[in-house]
Amino acid sequence: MVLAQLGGSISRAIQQMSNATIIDEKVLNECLNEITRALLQSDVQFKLVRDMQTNIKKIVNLEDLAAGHNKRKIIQQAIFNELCKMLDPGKPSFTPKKGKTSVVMFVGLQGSGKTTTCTKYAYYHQKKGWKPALVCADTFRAGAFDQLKQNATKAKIPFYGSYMESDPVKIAMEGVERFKKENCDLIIVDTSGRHKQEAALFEEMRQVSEATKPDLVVFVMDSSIGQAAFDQAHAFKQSVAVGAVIVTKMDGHAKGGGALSAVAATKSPVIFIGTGEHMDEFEVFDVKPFVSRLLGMGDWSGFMDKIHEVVPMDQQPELLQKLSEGNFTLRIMYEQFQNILKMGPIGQVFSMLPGFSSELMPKELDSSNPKLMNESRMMRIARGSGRHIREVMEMMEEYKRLAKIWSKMKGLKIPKKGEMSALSRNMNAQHMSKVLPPQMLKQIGGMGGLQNLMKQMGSSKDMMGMLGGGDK
Ligand SMILES: Nc1nc2c(ncn2[C@@H]2O[C@H](COP(=O)(O)OP(=O)(O)OP(=O)(O)O)[C@@H](O)[C@H]2O)c(=O)[nH]1
Repeated sequence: MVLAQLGGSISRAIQQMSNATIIDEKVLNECLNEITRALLQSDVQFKLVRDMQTNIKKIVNLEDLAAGHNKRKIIQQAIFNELCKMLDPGKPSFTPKKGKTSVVMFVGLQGSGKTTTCTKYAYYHQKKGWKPALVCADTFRAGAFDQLKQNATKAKIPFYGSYMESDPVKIAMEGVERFKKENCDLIIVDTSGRHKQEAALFEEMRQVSEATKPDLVVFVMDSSIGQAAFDQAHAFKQSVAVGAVIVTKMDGHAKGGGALSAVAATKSPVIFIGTGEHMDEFEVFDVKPFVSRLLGMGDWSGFMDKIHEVVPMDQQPELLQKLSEGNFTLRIMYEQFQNILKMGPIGQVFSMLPGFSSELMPKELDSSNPKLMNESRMMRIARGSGRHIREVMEMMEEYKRLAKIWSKMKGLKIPKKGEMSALSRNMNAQHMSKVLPPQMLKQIGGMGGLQNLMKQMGSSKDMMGMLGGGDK
């Protein structure tokens, strides 16, 4: 997710400022310009960025800061507060209550992920013991009802819709009435996706809202919408009483800054974010931990929540008891590894720890430039992994050795399954001789021995089987 890059850029700007011996107005301006650039590149609306910059300058009056105060901390806190302010409209959204009927209507642009999000929202509450139900009032897109029906059936959530009826208002009303009678406590109405320019569809959305009288209207927004986010969100807000925002596709390559702008446009908080296509890839959104993670300041409460989520509460005392008795078995190790895997993408988990931005891990892991691993990074890895810096350096040496070998293999065509002869043609003795350590090549019998060996490998059925099946 590119928002992580935004966090990385902001953290770097603060870090650079921290490196300066004296923090004067020039240094502060440079830092703020850097942050402004990063926010604009991430598609945050220009006016919001400009306001933020002015506010920080107002708060951080360098002359007023008494000597001895930690200026960096004050500036970092001001940036943190401003980002939080941008994402927090200051009033919480309506929160449905379990056991008491609430109608929640979903609106948004076409393809924003509305239908998927409706089911995720229902599923999330169902897991917590609610009785949700889904109503498909999208008569505009062919296949919308089928999609909702499929999702709802998979999650075992009751649904209502029609293949025949073309009036969304009628369907919405019937669905809501029916589920009220069935004592559902969360009735979710999915509406058709629309565009700011489509006046008729906006009118239809308004009518559905008037007829079903939702307790909450949720605006679903794709995180990749970019600079258009503010205007689009604003147009929705003018037609219906948007009370909350859900940002989808936060797992993708979206810049995500539009999400920040949408909050400002609707003056409504983000309540959840969608992080994948699956039903449970859905997270509650909290402003402070989010900004904290964005700035690499960590999120301890989120980290502890994850731990509680993956190690069931009832198993925790038992586990502690076993460990305190010195009873560390292979099964415990296996289960703990499984639990760690359940915590989700490792980058996401690490971003909850202070000093880690989720951008850092992929950058380091996916870079083929060993120079990126400078001394301070290696020191950090050594500290974090409880290893000696020497061991990290050895690992990097090993990485460089392997990278060199692989660079010699450049141009090697990887055969498809069932094309072993292509592999033997490509992976000729010349290539192999470059890869093998000289000692080993000598033992095999030099170039001649290697050619022989490769011929044997090529004709051996077992070897081909091992390598993915041979030509028939
Ligand atoms: N990666 C990812 N994909 C998502 C997420 N949420 C939804 N999608 C995908 O986005 C696509 C569009 O989602 P829909 O739910 O059909 O969108 P919609 O807004 O209901 O579409 P309309 O009915 O045309 O308005 C689907 O392929 C979803 O699987 C998410 O959080 N992450």
